[in-house]
Amino acid sequence: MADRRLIVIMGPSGCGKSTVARALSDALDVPMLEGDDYHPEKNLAKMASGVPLDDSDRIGWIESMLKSANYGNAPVMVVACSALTPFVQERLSNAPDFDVRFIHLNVPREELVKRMENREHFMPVSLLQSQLDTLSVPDSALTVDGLADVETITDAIISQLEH
Ligand SMILES: Nc1ncnc2c1ncn2[C@@H]1O[C@H](COP(=O)(O)OP(=O)(O)O)[C@@H](O)[C@H]1O
Ligand SMILES: O=C(O)[C@H](O)[C@@H](O)[C@H](O)[C@H](O)COP(=O)(O)O
Repeated sequence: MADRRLIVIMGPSGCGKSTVARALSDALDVPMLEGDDYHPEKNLAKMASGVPLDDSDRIGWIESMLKSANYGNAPVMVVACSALTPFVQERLSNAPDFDVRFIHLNVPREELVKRMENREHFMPVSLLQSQLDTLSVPDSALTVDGLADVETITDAIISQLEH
């Protein structure tokens, strides 16, 4: 088993990845990587224009995020990354040196719409359905109720990770 741990907070747009990853990294006092920061300009433009990414668009994004994860030596890191497809999940899981745990935030569609409508972000609400259609939750993922408040979600993740 690898000696470094990557905790990947996954799920569709608006499920709370960035918010929960930040809270978890604060609670654990470990670094956080924001997946959105690693998209090449062409991915951002594609999503902003209402066209979903495919796995060929995701390769460079994931590689660049993993490069950043590799750069530091933190034993534990939290990553906010949609990780919708088996391709992305496998790439993350196969990252040398890392033991990867997927945490899936489960939030109903109506709430996702509300959250997306109430934030400033490059991801248009029109792409939500494609996100939901594309999402494949790995069997190994820990699914938590993303409707709970952030502190409750964070506590639930920490207690499950300890098992
Ligand atoms: N547990 C929660 N309860 C209520 N609102 C939340 C919760 N988590 C996130 N939000 C809000 O929902 C919106 C989307 O959250 P965000 O973290 O950006 O999601 P994602 O990174 O998955 O797209 C933000 O406005 C955020 O403040
Ligand atoms: O929180 C979000 O709105 C999304 O997670 C977004 O920030 C993410 O970068 C894209 O979802 C990546 O594209 P895919 O999810 O299609 O891989």
